[in-house]
Amino acid sequence: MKKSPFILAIAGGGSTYTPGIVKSLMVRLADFPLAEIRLYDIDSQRQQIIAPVVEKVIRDHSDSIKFTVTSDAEVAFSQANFVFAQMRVGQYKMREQDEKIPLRHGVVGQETCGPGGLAYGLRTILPMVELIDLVERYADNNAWIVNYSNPAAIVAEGVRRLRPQARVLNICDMPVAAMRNIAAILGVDRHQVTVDYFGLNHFGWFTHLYVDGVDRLAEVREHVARFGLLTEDAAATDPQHADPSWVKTWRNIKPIMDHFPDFLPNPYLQYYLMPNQIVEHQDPDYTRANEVMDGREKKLFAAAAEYQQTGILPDAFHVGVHGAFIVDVACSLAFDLRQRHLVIVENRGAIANLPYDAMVEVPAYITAQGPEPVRMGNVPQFHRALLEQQLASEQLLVEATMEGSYEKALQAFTLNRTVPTMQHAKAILDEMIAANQDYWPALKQAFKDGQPQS
Ligand SMILES: NC(=O)c1ccc[n+]([C@@H]2O[C@H](COP(=O)([O-])OP(=O)(O)OC[C@H]3O[C@@H](n4cnc5c(N)ncnc54)[C@H](O)[C@@H]3O)[C@@H](O)[C@H]2O)c1
Ligand SMILES: O=P(O)(O)OC[C@H]1O[C@H](O[C@H]2[C@H](O)[C@@H](O)[C@@H](O)O[C@@H]2CO)[C@H](O)[C@@H](O)[C@@H]1O
Ligand SMILES: [Mn+2]
Repeated sequence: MKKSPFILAIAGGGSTYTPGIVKSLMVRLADFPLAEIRLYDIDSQRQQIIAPVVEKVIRDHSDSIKFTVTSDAEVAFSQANFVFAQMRVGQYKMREQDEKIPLRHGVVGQETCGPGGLAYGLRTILPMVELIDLVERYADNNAWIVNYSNPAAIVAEGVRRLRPQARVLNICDMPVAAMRNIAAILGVDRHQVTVDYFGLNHFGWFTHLYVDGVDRLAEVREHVARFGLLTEDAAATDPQHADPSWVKTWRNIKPIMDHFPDFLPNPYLQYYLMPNQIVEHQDPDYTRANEVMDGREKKLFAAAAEYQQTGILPDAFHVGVHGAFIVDVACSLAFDLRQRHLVIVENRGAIANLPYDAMVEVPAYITAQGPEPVRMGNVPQFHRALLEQQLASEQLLVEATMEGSYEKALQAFTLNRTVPTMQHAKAILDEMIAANQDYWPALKQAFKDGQPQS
């Protein structure tokens, strides 16, 4: 990778996260020099709302960085060195469906977990492959795509199956946010915490929390037994985490660890281990999608409008671990820093008793040639069984997408731990097919009532 300033494209340029990521890039220009930032989105209207805010963030730090806003893939990716992907296929309108359809059946309604995550996966795998192909056509041969687009576990498995050679690194900021809280509990900087962790994306456990070589998990366990993984720091450093749904999520680490104290769970395990309580506390008419549209999106759009009118940009977006993490990962890829980060990577024995080719989330050293996963050894039978079931659900979903198979989609939904029966799975899947007709590949039923279907 060249050392001179990079061309970076952001796919999903109209994302609510774009200004925060660009701000993170601006404060790290000495580490990650940039010649040009390009925003690329298929919704040019939405991207045009965000673009002036992004330009202002850039100009507050640099006069020389070229700024381009486009819906033309050739313009976006030609000679690009890095692509940060953060596409939400179907936007919040479809996230709302992912959350509300399962809830109508008494099942967890969540954007990346359960039927909602599977639906989002069915929408995202093929656009992600299309993005990879566009980047390979136009970008620098050594370009890396660093992908945040969810559902990251399913996207990663889809990319492994359909474009195994692609230079894509899938990442998630949830463990980093947990590490921020862990560091606050321990009174250290989050970069001082080195973790061991195993799992799939949004489905894993911290097994060791080292500070200066000493495992501090026991101290964190004591805090969790009283407060969950909630800290004053969480809300103070990330305003979104003051939202009621995030406060509940951090608190729910407590009941999980009360039952299974050995390891510290990823917060997303609440959806799989305590789905009844989650459903009970969810309002079927007002889900997280509504909270985000009425919160993060509205605030950003209002600020963009005010900036256009007055030339003054109000405090409207958050710069937190989300932006910092993707910049850290990109630096390590660009300059072969071999930093240790939690990323989503092909297993290759890192979790010894999970399949070799599973896409797992573990610590890895990030080199210029990609991640080198760290061996986490065997995992206990309980965790292994949970992981295998979730992995099978995600892998079947990818096969359903590739083959257009209704049966495999139904198996994926039925196998998911959040779904109690095959009847629930079928009812939810059928409603989702209707809601996703503009997005999903057609799913063909091989058999119905014992008869093959065309
Ligand atoms: N991996 C993680 O831990 C993590 C963390 C935060 C957000 N995310 C993900 O980041 C993404 C953005 O989230 P958001 O809430 O800001 O959503 P958003 O709807 O505000 O932004 C997403 C943008 O992607 C665009 N888009 C959709 N399909 C596209 C395509 N095929 N090509 C190019 N652009 C496309 C949309 O038009 C939209 O402007 C989501 O996928 C979200 O799940 C992931
Ligand atoms: O409900 P949303 O859209 O607010 O968030 C969903 C995402 O949640 C996680 O990301 C958090 C992250 O953990 C936190 O540190 C901060 O950066 O905010 C993010 C958004 O709340 C999760 O990892 C993502 O996959 C989800 O998309
Ligand atoms: Mn995530």
